[in-house]
Amino acid sequence: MTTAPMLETRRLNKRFGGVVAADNIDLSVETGELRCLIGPNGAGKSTLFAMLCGIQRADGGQILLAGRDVTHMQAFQRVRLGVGLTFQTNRAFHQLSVRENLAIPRIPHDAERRALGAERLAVALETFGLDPEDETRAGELSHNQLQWLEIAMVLSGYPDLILLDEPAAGMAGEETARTATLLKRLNATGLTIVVVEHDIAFVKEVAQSVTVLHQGRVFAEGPVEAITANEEVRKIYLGKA
Ligand SMILES: Nc1ncnc2c1ncn2[C@@H]1O[C@H](COP(=O)(O)OP(=O)(O)OP(=O)(O)O)[C@@H](O)[C@H]1O
Repeated sequence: MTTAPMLETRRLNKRFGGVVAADNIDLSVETGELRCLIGPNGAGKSTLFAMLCGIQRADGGQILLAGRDVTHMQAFQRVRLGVGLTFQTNRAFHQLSVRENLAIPRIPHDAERRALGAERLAVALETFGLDPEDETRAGELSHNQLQWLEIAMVLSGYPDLILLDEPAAGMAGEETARTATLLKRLNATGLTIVVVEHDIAFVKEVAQSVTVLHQGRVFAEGPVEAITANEEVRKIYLGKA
């Protein structure tokens, strides 16, 4: 028996007026993969991400999570099924403390799942130097710390899959490196990770496999080394294809 991919899209479509933002996108991410979605400006990354999260409705096609059709489910229903989401805007509740923000999600009944989730959260807190008992209000944190808190919050929901939108946006070198380290450490625990990313250096650092979007389509897909060496991919980044 073959296992269904952790995340799959089938002929996913989205239009905005005359613009085809997603053109029959077929995507398949296996359990335990760390996949980066890249592409030049306007390629359709944000649109695809928003459809995967359940924020944007697809015009056609399907989204499956571990074989289950979630196309018509809302974001919160997908979160309940084990998807951890981050958005470009920080979601931490600024009036609450770090400790209170991390205590929001529900704790799963399943002991094995709980233990693995707790381990992943501990790895994140350690990598980021966040204290789960910290009473500092989130609104007082620095940009980096707030972004890290948000990733920790996602993990505190015990997800099987996390979808991250530019997790290192606005970070300097050392913080970006820490974020990359975390993604690799989390992935080593078996967590499936899908990252939308602009920063090719970051992609080279973390990804195993990369999907390149261009004009709403899957333009290229494969191991990170092959994709970053691909002449056609380089051209679309330079606006020549
Ligand atoms: N709400 C919207 N209304 C109209 N057009 C939209 C909307 N959202 C996206 N588009 C268009 O759909 C296409 C894909 O946009 P999208 O933002 O998904 O690309 P992207 O790869 O995320 O780009 P960027 O890297 O610049 O964020 C673009 O042509 C964009 O102008």
